[in-house]
Amino acid sequence: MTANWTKPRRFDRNLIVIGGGAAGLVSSYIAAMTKAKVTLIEAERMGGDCLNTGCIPSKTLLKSAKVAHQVADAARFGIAASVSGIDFPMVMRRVRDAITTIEPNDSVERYSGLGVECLQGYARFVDPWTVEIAGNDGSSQRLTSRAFVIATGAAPVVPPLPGIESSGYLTSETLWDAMAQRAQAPKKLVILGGGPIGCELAQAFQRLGSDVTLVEMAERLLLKEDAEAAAIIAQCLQQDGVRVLTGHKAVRFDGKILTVEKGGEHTTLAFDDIIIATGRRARITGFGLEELGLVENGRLQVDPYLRTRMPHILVAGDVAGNQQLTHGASHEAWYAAVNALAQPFKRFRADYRFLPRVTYTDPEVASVGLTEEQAKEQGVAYEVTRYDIAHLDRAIAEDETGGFVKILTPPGKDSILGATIVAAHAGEMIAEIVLAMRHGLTLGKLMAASHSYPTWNEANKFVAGQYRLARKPERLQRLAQRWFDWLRH
Ligand SMILES: Cc1cc2nc3c(=O)[nH]c(=O)nc-3n(C[C@H](O)[C@H](O)[C@H](O)COP(=O)(O)OP(=O)(O)OC[C@H]3O[C@@H](n4cnc5c(N)ncnc54)[C@H](O)[C@@H]3O)c2cc1C
Ligand SMILES: NC(=O)c1ccc[n+]([C@@H]2O[C@H](COP(=O)([O-])OP(=O)(O)OC[C@H]3O[C@@H](n4cnc5c(N)ncnc54)[C@H](O)[C@@H]3O)[C@@H](O)[C@H]2O)c1
Repeated sequence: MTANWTKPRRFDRNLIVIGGGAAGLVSSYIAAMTKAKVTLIEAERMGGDCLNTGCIPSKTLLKSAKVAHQVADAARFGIAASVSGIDFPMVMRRVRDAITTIEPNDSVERYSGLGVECLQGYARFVDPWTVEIAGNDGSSQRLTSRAFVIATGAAPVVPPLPGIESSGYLTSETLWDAMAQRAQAPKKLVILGGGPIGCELAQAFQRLGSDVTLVEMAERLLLKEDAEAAAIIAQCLQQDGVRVLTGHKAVRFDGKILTVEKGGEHTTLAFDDIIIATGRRARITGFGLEELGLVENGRLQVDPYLRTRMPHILVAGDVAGNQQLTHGASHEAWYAAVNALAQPFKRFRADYRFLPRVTYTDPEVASVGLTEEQAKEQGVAYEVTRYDIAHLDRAIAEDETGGFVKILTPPGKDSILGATIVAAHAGEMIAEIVLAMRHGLTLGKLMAASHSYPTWNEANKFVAGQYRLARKPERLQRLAQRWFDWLRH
C-alpha cells in the first residue's frame, strides 16, 4: 500500500501519537516507558473529551443533581429539609473546578516529565511516515516516524434534520461553555437520543430544575444494555419528572419547536434548549487519512491488532470505533502502542471480553460481557440467575432498593458469560465480576470469598448463592434428611 511513496531512510521518532485524550496519553506514556522516542500532538486541550467535555463534567453535574434530589427527598429519611433554590452558576463552577483539579494529571508538564515530547498543534499526514504540525503559535514543522498511533477521538453526530442549524442546538462539546454563562438551568430542555449521554444529562438537568423531555427513536432507552435495566432507568427518569418519549423520531425544527413522530402521529415540543446526544462518530477526516487511502466507505479499516491498512499506522480509543469509553481507550492504547513498537517481532490481538460499561444514572447500570440480548443475537446458550436488590440489607437500610444483579452462565456451568447490575453503586460492584471473569473465577469461588456485612457487594455473593440454591443436590439432601431422622431415634 505504501509503494507510491518513498520511505525515509532514517526517522525522527519511533512513535508519533496524534491526539492527547485518554488513548493518546496512555499510548505515549507506554512508549516513553519503553524508552522509545515519542511525540504526542494535541490540537486543543490535553485530556481530550473525558476531562474537558465528557466523563468529568457530566459526573460532576450528576453529583450536584443527586444532592438536590436527596435534599428534596429528605423527609423520607426523617429529615425536614427542602431545596430553597439552586445556585446554577455555582453548580457550573464546580464542574470547572473539577476539571481544573484533575487537569495537571493530563498536562504537558506531567507528560514531558515522563519523557513524552508534547507538541500543541494540528497534525496532518503528508505521506505515510511524515506528519506536518501546524502549531497553535502559528509555527509549522514536519516530523517523520517509524510508527504512529491515531488517537483523535470522536465528535457528536448531528442528524441533518430540516431547520436544525437555526435551532441553536447544543452537543456534549458545546453545552458546558453555554451552561457556564447561565443563571439557571434551561427551563424547557429537550434531549435527543436516549443513550448513556442522553439518560445521564436528562436526569442531571431535571434534578437541577429543568423540565426535560427525552426523545429516543428506538422502542427503549440504553440500547446496548439489558432491556430490564433500561426499563428501570426509564421508570426512574419518569419518577424524577422527565417526559420519556421512546419510539419517537425527530422530524424537523421550526425555530425552537421540534416536531417528533410516532406511528404517523406528530407531536410538537417547544424548548428553550435542545441537546443532541445521538451518538458520536470517529474523527477521521481532514488530516490526511483519506489521501493515504486508509478510509473506505467513510470508515477506517482496522484489523484485530488495531493496525490500519498501513500496519505502521495504528489506532486507539473512540476513533477506532469499537466502544467509546475512557477505560476502553486506555485499554486499546496498550495494544496500539505495544503493537506499534514491537513490530515485526510480536503483536497482540485486542481483547474486549472483560471491558465493563457503566451509565451513571441513579441507580447506575453496570455491565460486563454478554447481555441476554447479545447472547441471543450471537446464538450463545445461557442460563440466567437474578438477585433482587430489594432483598439486600444495605439497600434496605439506605432505602435504595431498586435494581438487580443478573448473571449469565453457560448451561450446566458456573463460569460467567456476562453480568448486568442495576443499583445505586453498580459501577463499583461490577469490578468484582470483571475480576472474576478476567481470571476465570466461577460463581462458586465468588461465593466462597467473605464479603463484609452489610455491603453493596454482598449482592454479588448472593447472586452466586441463588445460582447454587437453584441447583441444590436434592437426592443428597433427601439422603441426609433420612440420616438425621434416623440419628434422632
Ligand atoms: C458527555 C459524555 C460523558 C461521558 N462519560 C463517560 C464515562 O462516564 N465513562 C467513560 O468511560 N466514558 C465516558 N465518555 C466517553 C469518553 O469521554 C471517551 O470514550 C474518551 O474520552 C475517548 O478518548 P480518546 O482518547 O479516544 O478521544 P478524545 O478524548 O476525544 O481525544 C482525542 C483528542 O485528539 C485531538 N485531535 C483530533 N484530531 C487531531 C489532530 N489532527 N491533531 C492533533 N490533535 C487532534 C482532539 O483535540 C482531542 O483532544 C463520555 C463521553 C461524553 C461525551
Ligand atoms: N457512562 C458512560 O460510560 C458514558 C456516558 C456518556 C457517553 N458515553 C459514551 O459515548 C458514546 C456516545 O453516547 P450517546 O449517548 O451519544 O450515543 P449512543 O449511540 O449510545 O445513543 C444514541 C441514541 O440516540 C438515538 N438516536 C439517534 N438518532 C436519533 C434521532 N434522530 N432521534 C431520536 N433518537 C435518535 C439512538 O437510537 C441511540 O439510542 C456512547 O457509546 C458511550 O460509549 C459513555
